This record gives sequence, C-alpha cells and structure tokens, in this order.
Amino acid sequence: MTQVTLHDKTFDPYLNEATIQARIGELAAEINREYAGKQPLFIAILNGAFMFASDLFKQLTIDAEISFIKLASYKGTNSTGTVITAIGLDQDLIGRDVIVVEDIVDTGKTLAEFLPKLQHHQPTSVRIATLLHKPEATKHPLTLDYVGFSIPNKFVVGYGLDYDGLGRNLKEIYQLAENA
Ligand SMILES: O=P(O)(O)OC[C@H]1O[C@H](OP(=O)(O)OP(=O)(O)O)[C@H](O)[C@@H]1O
Ligand code: HPA
Repeated sequence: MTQVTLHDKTFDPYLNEATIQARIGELAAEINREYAGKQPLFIAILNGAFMFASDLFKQLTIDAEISFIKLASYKGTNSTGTVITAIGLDQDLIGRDVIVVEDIVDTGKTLAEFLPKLQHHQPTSVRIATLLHKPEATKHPLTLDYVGFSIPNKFVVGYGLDYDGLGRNLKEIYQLAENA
C-alpha cells in the first residue's frame, strides 16, 4: 500500500484489505453465534456503511434481512439544533431484532440522535455494529456491540469513508498524513 492523494490532502496506509476482511469475518462469526435461530434485520446507514454492510452480510450464515437508510439532518425550528430524520425506514420493526450498521462512530452524534428515533418503532432489540470507532472523539454515551477496530482520533478514508466525496472506492483504509 502506498500513500494516496484526494483533493488537496495526502493519506498514509493504515488498515490493509486482508486485515479488514479478517476482522469482518470475526464479527460475522460472533453475530452468527449470537443470533442463531433468530432472523435479525440489519439497518445500514448510507452512504459510508455500504461496503462494510455488504462484506459483513456476505459472511452471515443465519437467516438475515438488510435494509439501507439515509439520515438527513436539517436545522430545527427551535433551539435544539439539528434534527435527524431517517429516509427509507419504512419496514415494520415491531418484534424485530435490529442490528444498526455504521462505517464509523466518531463523535457519536449521528447514532445518539438516531437510536431514540429507532426505538419509537418498537424493535425487540437493537445492537450496533461499526467497523471503526474513535473512542477519544466520542462524546455521546453509546453502547457499541460489535466494533471492528478502535482507532486514534485521526481522519480516515477508504472502504466506504470519504474525504469530500472521494476515497470511498478504496479497498483499504488510510489515515491523514501527519504533515498533510
Ligand atoms: O459519530 P459521528 O461524529 O456522528 O460521525 C459518524 C458519521 O459520520 C459519517 O457520515 P456522514 O454524515 O459523513 O455521511 P456519509 O456516510 O454519507 O459520508 C459516518 O458514516 C457516520 O454516519
Ligand atoms: O474520520 C472520518 N473519515 C471520514 N468520514 C468521517 N465521518 C466521521 N468521521 C470520519
């Protein structure tokens, strides 16, 4: 793996393809074990999670369903700041075991705002699977059930994650170069 340049920034190799895929295999094995006999519904959050969700889903041997949603944030009319709505969350979640799939939990704001909305749909259970977690950056309390890699608080791209729209197609994960 060599450095990549996206727009004006340079990124160093961080996690190679084999490392990512091996870890996803371990997460899938855990899920296969823990959801044996159940039929969980995976809800993957676009855009970033598409690649992780796809590779994780391929490694499942249990019966499972998947649905993709997009979160849209807009300024609320009161002082509460941004409000998140989920586009595409049209499935009946009552009685379902849901696994939310994210590419990264950074500050935790996205999931902290989305999870209460998900609970309104009355799923039986909700767990979170995220490929990456930046513990030092996370400011919102969250229980993360399946974490691929805990990473330092540096900007990363690749494998679904973008820098200003670019880099999502990379098979590996790169982090912003120190001197960039
Ligand atoms: O924990 P947080 O600080 O909220 O950051 C994590 C969120 O940020 C990214 O999404 P983004 O809004 O950039 O959209 P994208 O997935 O379409 O790139 C990522 O996919 C997570 O959803
Ligand atoms: O480090 C990151 N990289 C790309 N997208 C992100 N969204 C939150 N954190 C990141």
